[in-house]
Amino acid sequence: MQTAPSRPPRLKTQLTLVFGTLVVLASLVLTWALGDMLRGRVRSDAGRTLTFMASNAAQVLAAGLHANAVTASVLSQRESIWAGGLASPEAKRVLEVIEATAPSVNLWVGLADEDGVVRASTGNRLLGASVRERPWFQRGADGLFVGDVHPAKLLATLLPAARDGEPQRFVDYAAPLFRDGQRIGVLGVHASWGWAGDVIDTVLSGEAKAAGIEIFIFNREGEVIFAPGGQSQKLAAAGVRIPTFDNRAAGPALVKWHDGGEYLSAAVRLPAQAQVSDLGWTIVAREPAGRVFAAVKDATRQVLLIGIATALLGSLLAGYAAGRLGADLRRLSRAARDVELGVPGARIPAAVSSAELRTLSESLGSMTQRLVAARDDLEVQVRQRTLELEQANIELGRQAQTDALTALPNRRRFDALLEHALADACHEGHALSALMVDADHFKRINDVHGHAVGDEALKTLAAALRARLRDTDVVARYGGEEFAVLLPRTTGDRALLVANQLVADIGSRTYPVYGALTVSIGVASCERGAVAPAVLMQQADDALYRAKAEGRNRACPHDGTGSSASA
Ligand SMILES: Nc1nc2c(ncn2[C@@H]2O[C@H](COP(=O)(O)OP(=O)(O)OP(=O)(O)O)[C@@H](O)[C@H]2O)c(=O)[nH]1
Repeated sequence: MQTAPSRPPRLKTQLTLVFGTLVVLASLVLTWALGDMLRGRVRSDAGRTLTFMASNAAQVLAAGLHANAVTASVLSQRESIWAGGLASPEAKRVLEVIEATAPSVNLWVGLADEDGVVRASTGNRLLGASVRERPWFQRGADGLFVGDVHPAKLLATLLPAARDGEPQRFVDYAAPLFRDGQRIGVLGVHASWGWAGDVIDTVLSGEAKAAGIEIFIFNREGEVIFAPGGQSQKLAAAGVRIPTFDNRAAGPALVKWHDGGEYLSAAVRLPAQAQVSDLGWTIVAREPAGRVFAAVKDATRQVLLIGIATALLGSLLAGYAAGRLGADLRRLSRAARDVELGVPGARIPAAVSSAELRTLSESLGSMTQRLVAARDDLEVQVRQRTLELEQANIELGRQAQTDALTALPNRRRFDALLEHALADACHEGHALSALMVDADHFKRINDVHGHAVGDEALKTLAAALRARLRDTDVVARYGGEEFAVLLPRTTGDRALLVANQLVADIGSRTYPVYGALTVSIGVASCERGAVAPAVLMQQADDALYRAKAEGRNRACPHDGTGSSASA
């Protein structure tokens, strides 16, 4: 079975879909491209900020380590201070000065003799205690020493917890003390590791903190030694190490941290100002990737929303334009159908949706008007030709039933009229009579005066017959010089009377050229049409034959009972 072809979608639907899809696709591409560009730019800016902060922190930390090391070194070499021994008031004052330079940092400053016994200290803490086994004492005896972060051992119970709540940890500075070129002991400074937190707190602006930026410090082995929020020792205990950068030299990178989060991270090596204070730290600043790219996300979402809104608006406008175009096209096709069907007054309307369609509609309009005018002309011509044809047919029909010479009905017409008259007579119960009229010795006229004169004689005879009879009587040329006459509502007697009058009238005239002309007439009648046409005419012909036989120029009835007369 053949299925009907599916109807294609409307122009308005097609344009709306195509336009909307295009704008949505364009918006997606634009959003992606813009997002990519913004991500790159934001990442670069944020990375620079992180690097800057990590560098700042690293420099301040390096400067602090160096400054403390230098202080310890310079003081240890001032033999005049230690000339009075380790427990002298002079030495004690120096310890207090060192503590006073940073009371919240330099928590313990002390002097140990060659045996490792503490001879003087701030707050007299550990006075008399042995520090022989402590690394700062052992390393400090050999020369200036800066010790990496470590938990408090002997001082753990003597000092309050750090400000962040964690147990105290120290960075140690130590240097040997000499008198007269002879080493007499070791100067030790235990600086609170809270110092690192203070440095980082200073480096990080409030804005940076609000943005979630944090700074971590990792030691030479990659172990965490400082983490924000008092998490340092907890993370260290958990074995947290510096996160893996794909390529640390390439600068800030998106890195996965121990907590599973992704952070934009920048790592800076501690820029040590002297070999002794180079503890090999790495300072890492990080910012959550979600926060770094939050603005990008917002911007791309806005662009996407604007794109979708534009697509909707564009689709609506495209739909409106296509609707106008479609309405014009529908009006044009309706008008074209009306023109095709010949609806009166149908014409192609002017399109309003676009200049091109208006030009098309105007061209179609003028073409249609010309076609309609041509069709109307053609129809007028066809009607005229048809009328002429009908008239020609009527004329042809008339000619087919008319005798050309006398303009009387011919025999064919007479036969039809006879049948009709007989039917009438039958229907109405009237009498009907027929005459058969024949020119006498007509051959002579032809022979003597020529055929043309004979024709004139026949026309004269026809006119005479027509002039003498009623309008309701029928006069026809029956053939040659013979004429047939029908007299409706006429009895045989009356018909014989009329025939005699005709014989007398025609025979009494004098005609030009041929002089005299007579006729013989046979008369036949019937009552109520009770006879066949051929029979009636045969009877008239028989009567004519008798009139000829009886001497011509007379009328004879068929049954012979009527009087036969001669003019
Ligand atoms: N000029 C002319 N002659 C015709 C026409 N029709 C018939 N005739 C002539 O009529 C003549 C008839 O001659 P006939 O039949 O001998 O009859 P008639 O001479 O009239 O003699 P009767 O009838 O016996 O009195 C012929 O010469 C025909 O040629 C016609 O249309 N024009």
